[in-house]
Amino acid sequence: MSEIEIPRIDAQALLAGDEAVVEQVRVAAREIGFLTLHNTPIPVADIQEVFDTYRAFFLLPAAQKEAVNMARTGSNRGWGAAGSEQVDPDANPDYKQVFDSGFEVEGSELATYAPNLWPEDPEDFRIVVENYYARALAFSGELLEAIVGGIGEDSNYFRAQFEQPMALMRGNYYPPRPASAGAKDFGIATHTDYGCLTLLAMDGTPGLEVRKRGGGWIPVSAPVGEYVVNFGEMLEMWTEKRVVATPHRVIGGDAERMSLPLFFNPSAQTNVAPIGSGEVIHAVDHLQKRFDETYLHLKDKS
Ligand SMILES: O=C(O)CCC(=O)C(=O)O
Ligand SMILES: [Fe+2]
Repeated sequence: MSEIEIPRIDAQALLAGDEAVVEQVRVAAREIGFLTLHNTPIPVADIQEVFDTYRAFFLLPAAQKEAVNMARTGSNRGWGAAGSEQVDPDANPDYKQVFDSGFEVEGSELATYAPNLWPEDPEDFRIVVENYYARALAFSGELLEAIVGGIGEDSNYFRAQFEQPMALMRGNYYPPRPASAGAKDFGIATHTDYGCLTLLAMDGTPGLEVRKRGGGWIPVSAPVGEYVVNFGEMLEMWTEKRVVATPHRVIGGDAERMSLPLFFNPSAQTNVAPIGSGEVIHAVDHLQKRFDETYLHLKDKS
């Protein structure tokens, strides 16, 4: 059997509708669930600034990060300490730390649209993260439109389902793997992403592994300025597996590592059941269920 490789795609060519590139993406979406992107609209220096800003936050003393601890809220907004999320029930809670912010809808009662929490320190944290988030959100929308168009779906229909996207911007901080870590300890344990498309920036340090269909793992990495893109459970359902959500994990190693996923999820009331099936599965119900299953502060509530 030939070794599956994660395709490396020219983002501008994809957005321009280059036939050969769209075909490569179609195969990647159906058979692998992962691809990497270069030649993107977001400059390296800007992404580096975002990494530096999150890192400065993560390196603050825990007592300072406590002020924005998401466990104080019923939503995934703010700092998630090590051990605050368990993505695989057969593994221990992840040892990564996170910082989450997302799309806000004023007056909404949905936790997925809750107001963000911002730290006082670093001073420019909010502005840097919000600026990057706006660009990453726009880029994710263009990518998804090109990809669903590529698999023969109506891209205008899809676009209309993202008017109030339950988008979540996350900083992942992986300290060096703790000396006490055992076989059930991971930076992030094996999981599939919950939504549609994940636009994942990473700092160039290896660590991400993608599960192969036939068993085993493929390491995937990207320098700052390039992206890893993968697909989530909702898009897999919606497209009846013409786009697949592939399990992945980070065991972690001796080096500190960071990654910045933008989870691009549709508007709350979008029906993500298989197109034409007559079933109804609202995006918010799937997403909130998965959050409730994985965040320890939400599990405790139920
Ligand atoms: O850190 C990474 O490369 C992957 C992170 C990830 O899978 C996630 O946050 O869902
Ligand atoms: Fe993931």
